[in-house]
Amino acid sequence: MSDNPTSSDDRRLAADLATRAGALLLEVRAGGLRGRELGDVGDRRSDDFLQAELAAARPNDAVLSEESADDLSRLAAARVWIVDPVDGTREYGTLDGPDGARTDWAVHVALWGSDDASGRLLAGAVALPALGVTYVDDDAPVKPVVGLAGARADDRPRVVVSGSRPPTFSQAVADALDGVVVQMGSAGAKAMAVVRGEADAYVHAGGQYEWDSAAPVAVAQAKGLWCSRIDGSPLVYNQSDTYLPDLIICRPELAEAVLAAIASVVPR
Ligand SMILES: Nc1ncnc2c1ncn2[C@@H]1O[C@H](COP(=O)(O)O)[C@@H](OP(=O)(O)O)[C@H]1O
Ligand SMILES: [Mg+2]
Repeated sequence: MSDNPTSSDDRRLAADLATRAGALLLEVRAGGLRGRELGDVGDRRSDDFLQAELAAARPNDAVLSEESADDLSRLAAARVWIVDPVDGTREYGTLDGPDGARTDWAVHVALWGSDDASGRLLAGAVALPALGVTYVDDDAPVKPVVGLAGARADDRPRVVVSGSRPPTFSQAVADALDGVVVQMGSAGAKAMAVVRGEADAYVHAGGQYEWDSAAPVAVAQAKGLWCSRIDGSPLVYNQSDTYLPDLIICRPELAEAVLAAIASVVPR
């Protein structure tokens, strides 16, 4: 492997690792475990796989993972992989939902680099293993898949939010767009629903970490979507405190209305 990988090498690696971790997670999921135990084993197996592959393919890069200790050596690194081995662990462990095994869970692999003042996301891939698709940070059109939010009953905008921790302003945002709220698990699954055009905005507040949004934001930005904090400021990665509690990912023409709706109900 070259010492100086090109951005397309990094994107290919991100996609390959997210896809292969997803295949491993499907195998683990077929092994008889369920619920929290399945989530724990999936988290650990996927993290072990990603850590080993990244150490082999990019020995000079640092890694920040939800499932591994953070010794902060990444703060001095020029390149940091930010990974979430299973995003939507609760949904991954749910085999007996109303429609059978849940499909709203993801694997996130992003690369952050310090090639400008505050650093930026250089590559990202989000695998949705239960749907058999992996999205990357290119500007290629995305293929429709049988999506997570179901077919649209009408053309009202859809605002996707957490199934378990929806923000208090969910309905205010939907009302401002004359749209509807749709609940779904996993930050990656929700962001990719917007990427596919199956939803129009994903809003979140109240808690999240860098690994929950880095890869989804890398993909969404490359597809031309608006990505920011809920006050409109940029999402900044590889910080000493990885808490990054809120975000908006939406069609760019909706950003002003979404920001205004949130500002009207969230005190600054
Ligand atoms: N209030 C909160 N505090 C901390 N993490 C949160 C959170 N709300 C959502 N998250 C995290 O964001 C991801 C998507 O959540 P949700 O499905 O509710 O939208 C989940 O990641 P993990 O499954 O990787 O832990 C979840 O843990
Ligand atoms: Mg997560």
